[in-house]
This record gives sequence, C-alpha cells and structure tokens, in this order.
Amino acid sequence: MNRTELRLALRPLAFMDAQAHRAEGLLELRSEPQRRLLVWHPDAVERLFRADQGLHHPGSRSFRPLLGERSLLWQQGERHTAYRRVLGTPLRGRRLAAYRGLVAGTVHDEIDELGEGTEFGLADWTRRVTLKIMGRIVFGHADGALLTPFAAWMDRALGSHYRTLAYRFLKGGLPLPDPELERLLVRGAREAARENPESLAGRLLEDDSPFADLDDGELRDQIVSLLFAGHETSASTAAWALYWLDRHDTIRQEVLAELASGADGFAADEVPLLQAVVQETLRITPPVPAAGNRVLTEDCPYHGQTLAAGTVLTPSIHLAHHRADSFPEPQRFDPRRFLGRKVPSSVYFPFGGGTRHCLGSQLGQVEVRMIVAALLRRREVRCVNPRAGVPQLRGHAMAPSPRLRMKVSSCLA
Ligand code: HEM
Repeated sequence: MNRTELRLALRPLAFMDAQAHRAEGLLELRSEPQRRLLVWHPDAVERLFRADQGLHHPGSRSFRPLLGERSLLWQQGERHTAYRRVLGTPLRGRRLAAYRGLVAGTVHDEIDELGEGTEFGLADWTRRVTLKIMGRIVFGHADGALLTPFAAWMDRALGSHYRTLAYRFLKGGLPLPDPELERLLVRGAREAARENPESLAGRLLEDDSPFADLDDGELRDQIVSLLFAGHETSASTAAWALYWLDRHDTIRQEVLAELASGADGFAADEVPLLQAVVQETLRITPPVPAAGNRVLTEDCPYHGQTLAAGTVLTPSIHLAHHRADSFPEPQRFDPRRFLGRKVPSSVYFPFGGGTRHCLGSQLGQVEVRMIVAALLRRREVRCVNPRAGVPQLRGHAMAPSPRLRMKVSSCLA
C-alpha cells in the first residue's frame, strides 16, 4: 500500500472530497505493475458496469476473513449467479410483499419502547431495528441469543474506525467471532430450514436448491454475509434520512402531510416525496461510499489510454454523487431532484451496479421508508445534538456518528 492508498484508507471521505474538482473523474491510486484507479466519471462507470460480467471481483482484503472466503460477495461465475438467483428472487418485486407485516411489526415493537422523554442514539437504534428485520428474514425469528453476540462482534470489528484500522494493519485482519457464535449461526440456519422453509436460510437449503448440501463452513459465510450486508446499510440510510428530515423541517412537515393518507411507506408510489427523501439521502450520504473493486481481465482502451489487464478499478459512489454537473449544488439536501425524474445509473448508483448490483436494494428502501414513516407518525422526535451528525466509518460503510442522539418529546400514537 502506497501513501495515496493509505490516505484513502485512513480518511476516505476527506480524501475523496479533495478529488472532487477532477473533471476527468478518474484518479490513479497505484501505478504499474498493479495499477489501481478510483473512477467516478459517468462514462467510465457506465462502461465498467456494462462489462462487469467479464471482470474479476476480488473482494476486500480486510472483509474476506470476516465474511468468509466463500461468501457470495466474492464468489465468481456460475456459483455466484446461482446464489443471486436463490437469495435474490424473494427480495424483489411482488415477493417483497411477504415481508411487509414482518417489517411493520418489528418497527412498531421498537417504537413502542420509545416513551416520552426517551433519549436514544440514532444509529444504534436503526441498527437494532434492521438487524432484527434481517434476523426474521434469514432465520424466521429475531432470537437475541444469535443477534446480540452477532451485533457485539460487528461492533468490535467496525464500531471504531481507528480500531478497525488497527485490526487491519497491526493485527493482520478484522477479528473473527467466537467459534460458539459461528456454531449457533449454522445451527440456527439448519433449524430455520426445517421449521421456516420460507426464510432465506430455508430457501438456500431446500431440497431442490443447488445449495441443499452446503457444508457448515460455506453456510456460515452466507449467513454472516446476509446479516451483515442486509442490516448495516439500511440502518445507516434510515438514520441519515431521519437526520436530514430533522435538519429540514419544511420537508419533514410535507412528508408528514403525505403520510396523512395512512400509507405505511411500503409502496414507493404511494409516498413519492418520502421516496425522494430516501433517494436524496442515498445520494448525499451514501452508506457505501465505494462499490466493490473490479479487475480488468483484458486490455481496455479508455479516453486515449490503454488500461492494461490486471488494472484494479474502484467505483467511487461518493464522488459520483457529488459531481456538480450531475447534481447542481451537490452539498445541498434537496429531495426534489428525484421527484418525477429518473436519474441514470452512471451518475447515481448507491447500490453499485453490473453483476454485483445489491441484492437487497428494494428491500433496503422498503425498510427505510417504513421506519421513517412509522417513527414520524408515532413520535415527535428531534435531534438533541445535530452537530454530531457527522459521518462515522464502519468498515467500508458509513453511518452517522454514534454520538448523534434523538429525544422523544411526545408520543402521538
Ligand atoms: C439502503 C440499503 C443498502 C445499500 C445502500 C446497499 C448497497 C450495496 C452496495 C453498494 C453493494 C455493492 C455493489 C457493487 O459492488 O456493485 C451491495 C451489495 C450487496 N448487498 Fe446491499 N445495500 C443495501 C441493502 C441491502 C439489503 C437489505 C440486503 C439484504 C440481503 C443486501 C444484500 C447485498 C448483497 C448480498 C450484496 C452482494 C451482491 C453480489 O456480490 O452479488 N443489501 N449493496
């Protein structure tokens, strides 16, 4: 790792912001022989995602041990496609309706706990809600015996950016969980397959699935990956959306007026302004500032130069979302940018793209809309310390600082 890559690893957002003036939307992070480029120009992004099928996806060096060497996040070829088919199908389109009651029930139970005068850490609260939702989706239940030690492990690995860096650089990798937790996760998945065949673990292991005979190691990797990828990002988006609405009271009032129809937020077309708030939140504070690395498998001409096979390309979501020619006044929170407008996926890609496009993009947005809708409708909540609304890195993800607190001033329902 050279000095430029070290600066990116230590302070990724500050590093990327310092590159925002580069109209070419391309920066060399490392030179030959293992050239690495940060890319955010719309042409480069479009070409990259279009060519994704033929590229290599090596995955993150620090996350590979955490999520497991056989995680679907770095599987390639046919096995990767099969994982996406089995796990992605229930998370899309009409199938999503099956989760409406589950998401609503979890959110309302957590809101019930927020009495008048309660102060709570926003990012921790949304993380608790989304982990319970993912527990119910993956196992069919939100058993604290599984989810509490899982959350504690994630916090140990990712709860402090500097601790994460220390693990990565001084201890040779992020901490592995207690073997007992790994055993519990695998046992939970096998029980789910018997008792809750509709759960994701059940679908993965059902008799006619290509993964019916999955061994415990590979099963562990998929369960950890689903719980991790499925809750950190949605939690971060929900927390940022609530923060931005707190900062923009007129928009908050307009969202509340929209919710007066009784909509629960499940269907985006019933709440266009709330959906635009979610999209703008994902633009201005994308929970994943950079998509996964791609490696060119053959030489590729680009803007008068040749990018050699082996070049690593890192798509910067953060920089693409802050290009003034794509989003005028990019630092301004303005959901109206998205009202009645479809934004091209080469300039706006909070869920990545190509063959690795997020499997839970629709579910994640449903969760955020339903969390925001239910909380706004049922509680009068305000930020106690809005100055703490600064980004905190959790591995490759980015959430509001854990210091950001909300207070319930009254219970409305
Ligand atoms: C608002 C919430 C979410 C955001 C912003 C988000 C963002 C992302 C991004 C940026 C990627 C990498 C894509 C790439 O490299 O091109 C990704 C991958 C992935 N996400 Fe999400 N995600 C969210 C919610 C979810 C949920 C709810 C799940 C539930 C299962 C999920 C599961 C996954 C999986 C399995 C992958 C790996 C896909 C693959 O490698 O084929 N995500 N997500």
